[in-house]
Amino acid sequence: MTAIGIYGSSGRMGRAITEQIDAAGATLAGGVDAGGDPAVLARMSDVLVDFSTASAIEAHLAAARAARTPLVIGTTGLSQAQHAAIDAAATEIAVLQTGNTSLGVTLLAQMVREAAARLGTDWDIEIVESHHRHKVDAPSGTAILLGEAAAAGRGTTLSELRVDGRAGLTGARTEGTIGLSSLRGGSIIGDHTVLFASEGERIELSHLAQDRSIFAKGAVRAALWLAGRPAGRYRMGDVLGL
Ligand SMILES: NC(=O)C1=CN([C@@H]2O[C@H](COP(=O)(O)OP(=O)(O)OC[C@H]3O[C@@H](n4cnc5c(N)ncnc54)[C@H](OP(=O)(O)O)[C@@H]3O)[C@@H](O)[C@H]2O)C=CC1
Ligand SMILES: O=C(O)C1=N[C@H](C(=O)O)C[C@H](O)C1
Repeated sequence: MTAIGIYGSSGRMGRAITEQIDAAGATLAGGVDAGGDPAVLARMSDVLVDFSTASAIEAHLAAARAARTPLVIGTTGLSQAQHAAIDAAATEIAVLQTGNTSLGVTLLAQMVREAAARLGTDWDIEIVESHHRHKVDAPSGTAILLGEAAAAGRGTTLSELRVDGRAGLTGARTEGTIGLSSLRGGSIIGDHTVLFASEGERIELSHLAQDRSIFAKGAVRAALWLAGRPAGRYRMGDVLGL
């Protein structure tokens, strides 16, 4: 049986993942939280999942690399430097990083890419995400993932088109940009809408998470898929064949 280790094991996602491990036919190697030893866990695990905090990513990558243990990263709020560290680690171990492990969002990203490719730049793209009051990063990893899918559909990158929030005298909207807006409140698990708006009509593609188990099931599925894979950087679409 595949032994899965969890970085961030006592958090909301860590607990949800622990609940899914038996049903998936895997075992729990162990878990660590702030102050724990990531290196020991990496040596005890066949594969690791990280749902902790962005500031811990470098330490978790180093531990996984030293133990040569594949790593699924679900933690969001990652900087460009942290993405570069993931790329570097992926030359030695298998790493799957995604802002959302659910089947629904992975499929939605494909649909967004297709829609953005087919609709001209006179169709404005705006992404709105809502999350619970405890979330510490914005915009969400999923909103960024969906923005990247939309930008890819238009043959470019999100960094070229991205507009984060709006306030004050912003001027009229610049054609072709992709707006990202965030709401925070209560216990919302995670809602995302990608709005395509043109003169006289609009399309809204939405995903509403009703239970954290959708992310947890996807994370365990990704971990079982990643265990034993060769070094490289993988996406959730690779796991689901999308
Ligand atoms: N990709 C996806 O599908 C999803 C991603 N996420 C992301 O997962 C992350 C965690 O979310 P959530 O579970 O809600 O957050 P929580 O705050 O509930 O849990 C975070 C956990 O990480 C632990 N932690 C903090 N620092 C470290 C460290 N240095 N090493 C190891 N563990 C540490 C915390 O421990 P302590 O309490 O001791 O500080 C806590 O147990 C977020 O970035 C979130 O956006 C969430 C849902 C789905
Ligand atoms: O912090 C959360 O809760 C979630 N984070 C992920 C994100 O940033 O997109 C995924 C999901 O929406 C829940």
